[in-house]
Amino acid sequence: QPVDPQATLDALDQAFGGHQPGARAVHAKGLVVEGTFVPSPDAAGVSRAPHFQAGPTPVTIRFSNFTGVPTQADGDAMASPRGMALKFHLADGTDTDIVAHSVDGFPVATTADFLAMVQAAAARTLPTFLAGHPAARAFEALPKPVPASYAPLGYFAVNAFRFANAQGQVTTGRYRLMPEAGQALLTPAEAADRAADYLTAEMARRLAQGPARFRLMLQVAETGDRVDDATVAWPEARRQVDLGTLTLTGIASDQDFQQRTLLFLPGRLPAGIEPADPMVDARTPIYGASFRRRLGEDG
Ligand code: HEM
Repeated sequence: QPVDPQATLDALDQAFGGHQPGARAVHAKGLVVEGTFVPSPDAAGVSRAPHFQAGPTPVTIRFSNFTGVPTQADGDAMASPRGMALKFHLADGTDTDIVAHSVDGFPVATTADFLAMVQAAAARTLPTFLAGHPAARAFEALPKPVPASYAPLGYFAVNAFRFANAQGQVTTGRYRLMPEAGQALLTPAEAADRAADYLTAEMARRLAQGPARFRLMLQVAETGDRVDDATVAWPEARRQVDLGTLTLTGIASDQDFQQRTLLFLPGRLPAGIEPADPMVDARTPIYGASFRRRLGEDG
């Protein structure tokens, strides 16, 4: 049963201490970066989607901090998980998106449970909610490391998708974006020392020196793996297919306009990819409500 998008926005606003005009309800602070994607030789065997046949495809990427507070310091532990959203600009003029964050998991499996969790946080009864939801409790208990950069960090799209290649063969899997540079984390003391917007400054410095790269990997499901429950990570031993390389080339010059007008939807998909997890389509009206709200406001 679908949840009321406005109820979700209201609960997020309350949990984060109020809504900031023009801001996303969550992942409010971000940085838009430009890049390109080149598929691997194996990608077409997984899906007939256009960006997996040939490249390069231009990509707009938005990195973000977790909360709905656009002024939150980058070094704050509450700013994790970090977000990474990708928009592939396909040759036919349409787009397809991937929305990922820096943890291989999610606290809840449905938008209804998400609403209940955020409402509990807003009402300061989160411990009661967590006591009844072991997966959310485990997620909350994870360490919240502060990254040295948005680039040397792994990101996970968490929800499962079904892919079909030109022969009609189907593969079910979960995307992850793995940094070429490995992970780089700060100690709490280092994090406390950093300027509020150090992640933005770091990315500008990094990309001025040269591109940063990620591998787009697909973790492939085996029989019995839950495809409709993002709270359950699949074993690390699962086969992974390298779908291609994402190269970050520079910071977008029109940050304010892009921040305002970009809408990433995990269910925006070309032929050859479809959701396996119902949460994907359940997210769409909620993202849309947040988008319409912020577009109509003075940020
Ligand atoms: C119950 C499921 C979920 C709900 C209700 C939800 C809600 C939202 C909302 C309202 C936004 C703001 C949209 C906008 O204004 O453009 C958003 C953005 C975002 N969400 Fe979710 N989300 C859910 C699941 C997830 C999952 C599973 C992930 C990670 C894999 C995720 C990662 C993100 C990221 C990275 C953004 C920022 C996108 C951007 O840069 O524009 N969310 N989410």
